[in-house]
Amino acid sequence: MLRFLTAGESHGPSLVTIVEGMPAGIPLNIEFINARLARRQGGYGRGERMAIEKDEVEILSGVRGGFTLGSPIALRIANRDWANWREIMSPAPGAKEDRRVTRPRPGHADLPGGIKYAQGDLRNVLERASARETAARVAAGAIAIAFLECLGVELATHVVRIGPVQVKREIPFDEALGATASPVYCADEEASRSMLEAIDEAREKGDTLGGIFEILVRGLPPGLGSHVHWDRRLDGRLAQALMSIPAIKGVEIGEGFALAAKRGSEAHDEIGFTPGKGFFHYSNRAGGLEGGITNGEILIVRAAMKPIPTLRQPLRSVDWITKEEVVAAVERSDVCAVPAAAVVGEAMVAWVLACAYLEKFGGDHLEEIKKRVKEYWDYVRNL
Ligand SMILES: Cc1cc2nc3c(=O)[nH]c(=O)nc-3n(C[C@H](O)[C@H](O)[C@H](O)COP(=O)(O)O)c2cc1C
Ligand SMILES: C=C(O[C@@H]1CC(C(=O)O)=C[C@@H](OP(=O)(O)O)[C@H]1O)C(=O)O
Repeated sequence: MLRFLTAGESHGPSLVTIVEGMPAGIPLNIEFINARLARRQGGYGRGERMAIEKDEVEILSGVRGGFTLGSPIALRIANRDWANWREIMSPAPGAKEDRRVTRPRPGHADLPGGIKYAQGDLRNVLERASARETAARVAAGAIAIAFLECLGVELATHVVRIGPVQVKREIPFDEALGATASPVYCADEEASRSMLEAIDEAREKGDTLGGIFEILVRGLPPGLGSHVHWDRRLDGRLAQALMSIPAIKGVEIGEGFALAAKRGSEAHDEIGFTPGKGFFHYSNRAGGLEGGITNGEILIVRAAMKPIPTLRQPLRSVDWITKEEVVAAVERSDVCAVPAAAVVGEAMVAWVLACAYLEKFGGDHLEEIKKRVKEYWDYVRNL
C-alpha cells in the first residue's frame, strides 16, 4: 500500500513528509522535486511569506544514487520564517500570553479547531490548518509524478477561473501544458491578463479571490479504479484528495455540474472501435471516468477554491476569551492562491493515480511494473 504522512506547523522549524510503499528503481533527483515546490510558491497574488521562503527539499532516506530504494522516503522542507518565530513557536513551556490569537477568522479552522481541541490560543490550530502543509504534499506528489512519467502518463494543470474572470474556451492538453508560462498559470493569454487585473483590484480593496483549476491526465489505460465498492471508485478518491486541500470547496469530473442541466442524449460519450487501437469515445464529457473506472480517455478534473479567508478589511467575529464582538484577526496573507492550489491539486491527483496503478499492477521494482503495464496495454489495444 502506498501512503504518505506529513508533519509540521506553518511557523515551526520544518515540514516533514514520509512516503511509504513507493517501488524501487524510480529515477528521482532533488531538482525534480524542487521545481514543483518553486511552482507552488509562485503564481500571481501570493503574499509576503513567499518572499521569505525558498522551498527546497532535503532527502533523508529512501533514495540512493538517483533512484528510489523501495524503503520509506523521508523528506524535509525547512521553514525559513522559523527564525522569526522561534520564541513564539518554541516547544518549551511558557506560553506567550500577550501574543495569543483570540479573534477567530471566519472561513478558517480557528473557531471550530479551538472548540474541538480546547485551545486557549487559536494559533495552536491555525499553525497546522495553514496551507503551508501543502508544500509537503507537493514533495510527495513529485515522487508520484516521477513514477507516473515512467509509465507514460503526463499531467497538465492550468487555471480556468480567477474570481469573475473565466476562460471562455476549452483548452486542449498540449496548450494546457504551456500554462506555467503565465503568471497565473492560465493558458489563455487574454483571460490571463484579465485575471492579473482582477487580483490587483482585489488587493487594492483589501479583498481576496478564489477560482477554479483544471487537471488533465493523458496516457492512462482503461481499468484504473473499480466500480465494485464505494471506496474503490476512482472518481470518489480523486474528489476526496482534492477536497482535502485547504479552501477547495468543489470538485468536478468531466462536465460535472453542467451535465445536470443536459438531456441524456447530449450528456454521454458514444463508443467507437479501431482495430489494433481498441475502444474509444467520440467525445469526453465524462472526463475519462465511467463507473469509477478510467475509460482510456483523458482524465479531466476541476476544483473550485473559495476566496482566501484572511481579509485586510476583516469580517465580524467574537473574541474567543472575552466573548466581545470584534473584527477578525488580520495575519499577513495571500490575495489569491489559485495558481498555487493548482500545483497542489496536481500533486494530489498524481498521488491517487500512483496508488491506483500499484493496486492494479502491484510490483516492487519499476521494471516489474512497467512490464505488467505494457502487457496490459497490449491486451487493451488488441481486444
Ligand atoms: C496554496 C494555498 C495558500 C493559501 N494561503 C492562504 C493565506 O495566505 N491566507 C489565508 O487566510 N488562507 C490561505 N489559504 C486558505 C486556508 O488555508 C483555508 O481556507 C483554511 O485552512 C480553511 O480551510 P477550508 O477553507 O478548507 O475550510 C490558502 C490555501 C492554499 C491551498
Ligand atoms: C506559507 C504558505 O502559505 C500560507 C498559507 C496560509 C493559510 O492560512 O493557509 C497563510 C499564510 O501564512 P503566513 O501567515 O505565514 O503568511 C500563507 O503564506 C505556503 O503556501 O507555503
